[in-house]
Amino acid sequence: MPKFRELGAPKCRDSLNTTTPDQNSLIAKRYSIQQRLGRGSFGTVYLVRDTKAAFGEHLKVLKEIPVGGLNPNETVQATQEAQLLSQLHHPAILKFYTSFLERDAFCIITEYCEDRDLDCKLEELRVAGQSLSEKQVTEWLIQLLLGVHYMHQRRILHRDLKAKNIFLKRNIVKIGDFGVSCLLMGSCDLATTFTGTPYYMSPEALSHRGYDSKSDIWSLGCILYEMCCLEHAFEGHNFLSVVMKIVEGSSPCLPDTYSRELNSIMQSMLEKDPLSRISAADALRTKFIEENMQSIKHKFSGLTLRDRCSGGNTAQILRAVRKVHLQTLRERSEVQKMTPRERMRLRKLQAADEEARKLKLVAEEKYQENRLRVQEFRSRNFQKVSVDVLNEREENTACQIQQVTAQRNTPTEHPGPMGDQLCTSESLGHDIPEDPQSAEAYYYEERFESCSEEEEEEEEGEEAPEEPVPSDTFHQTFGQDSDLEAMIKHMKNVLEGDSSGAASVAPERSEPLTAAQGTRGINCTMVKSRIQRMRESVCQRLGGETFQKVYDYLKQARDRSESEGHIREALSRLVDRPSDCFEVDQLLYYEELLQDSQNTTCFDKAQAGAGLTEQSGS
Ligand SMILES: Nc1ncnc2c1ncn2[C@@H]1O[C@H](COP(=O)(O)OP(=O)(O)OP(=O)(O)O)[C@@H](O)[C@H]1O
Repeated sequence: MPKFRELGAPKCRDSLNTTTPDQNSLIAKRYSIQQRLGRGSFGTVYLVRDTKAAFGEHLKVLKEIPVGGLNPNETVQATQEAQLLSQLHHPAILKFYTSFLERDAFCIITEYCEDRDLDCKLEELRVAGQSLSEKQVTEWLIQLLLGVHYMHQRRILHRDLKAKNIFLKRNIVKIGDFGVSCLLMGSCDLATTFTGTPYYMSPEALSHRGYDSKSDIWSLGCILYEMCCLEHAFEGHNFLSVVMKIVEGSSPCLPDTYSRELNSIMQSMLEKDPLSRISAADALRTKFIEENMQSIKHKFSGLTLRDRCSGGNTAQILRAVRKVHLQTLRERSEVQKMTPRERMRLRKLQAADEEARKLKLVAEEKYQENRLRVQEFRSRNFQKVSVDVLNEREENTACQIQQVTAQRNTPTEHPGPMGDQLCTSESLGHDIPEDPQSAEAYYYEERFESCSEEEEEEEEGEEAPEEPVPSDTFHQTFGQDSDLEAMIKHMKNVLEGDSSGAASVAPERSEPLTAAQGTRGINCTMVKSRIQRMRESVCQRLGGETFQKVYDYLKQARDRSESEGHIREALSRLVDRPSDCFEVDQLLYYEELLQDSQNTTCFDKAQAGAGLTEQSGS
């Protein structure tokens, strides 16, 4: 049952922008639910509109996770860890904005990826009888490696990497839920056990020999295979046969349509022994990946240039349309009511506006010219020139334009829209905080609270409430780097051997995130709710009665250690497709593990109690 009410489910961006929710229905005083995106093993996922977001970031995703009896300590720790996650920024990592507790649910707000997840994409290809080119696979693999490398450097493990957790946004892949499983489960061991999807789980995780960064790499190897072959790297009729294949079977090879080099990378990711398995850092240093990274970097540089140009045009058109609209309003209603003196003042104002408009065009042309020059310069000299130097040039260029503008505006004593815009954008570019939340708050202060009276009047004059007209060009250019630019920076750092990931803005952690989490007790509520959800989902699929029959049979069969062949035969008498019982098998496995972990916890508690008694006695 969804706890949050949808405010309607408009499908397109335009209609979402016109939604004006009642303040009381806002979640955490800022999010309005637009649409339910789906339901995962932890909770329900909604598309929300953030009423306080910066331009272009209105659509976000809210994951609502029922926490039941989460105790206050666990809640505080989960919130603190979520705070850490929100400080991480990488174009290949789904942006984790914030988290909060609302109506007995732990809510996580993340970036929205309109192109859905990789699992959906691969399914579409499968159905259409198509496949991904090696170029595309390699491009996504590089992005994934960069994202995983960034998180591993900060000692954060994913623990549940799978095609469903990888999202697509304008052909950039974004890994979702990094660090989230641990955050929710309270215990990292438990997180691995209960969140890992068997198809992607490493041999060491399945045989309870621990989970480390190499286990994430195994999952990435499985995803690489899936991108090429559109099927799981390790398939089986039931849960246990998949487990056996992963632990004991040989790793698969890519078909001949893919290069030996790509296959070789995949083989090194699917090494059974984690010690022999390649790390993300080493994979990024292989010749094959380095060469591909170079060419992707050049392609991306070209793309950012084109985006800028088209973005600039759109912004100019939007601003021009808005001006015309305002002028019409003034002419229609206000002018008629004015005294001659006021009319004269208006004429002067219009002349000043006209002047400002001309100046604005000149400045924008100049600005674009400079941007193009900088970009050309950048792509020609990428190897030699550091991004910092280029940024300095950009800032200087902007400063020059700003100075020219200020000078030209002074005589009219009417700064006009151009001056304002450049000032605002300029300051946005300089001091924008790196933490997205602070950045958002900052952006708002800059854009709205610094609004001049004149601008406010203009807003009032408009008929319908409107989103503030964006200064796209400037926001994109001086504001936070676009995904492509950020990706270029990360590639550049890796290629230049900057192992610290200098493009990163988040602190590197000396202590693993998992260390803090390890001290927490097991969040049994969360585990139980995960099991309950799984039970509901299988029940729905098989039907209640069949589910119960399959469940009872499998429980007894596992106790009697019946052979897989025998189990399959028995299952085929109960259901049309025995593979549909895969999750029942997994459910039984989870229930057993939960029982074991609860026994262990009770045992540990009893021992701790005994220890205390002994100590106090001695
Ligand atoms: N940031 C996002 N942008 C777009 N769609 C999303 C986003 N996050 C989740 N979704 C969609 O919402 C649905 C549920 O996602 P969720 O991650 O909760 O579950 P899942 O990945 O299907 O399963 P699990 O919880 O086991 O990982 C999926 O269809 C997913 O594609």
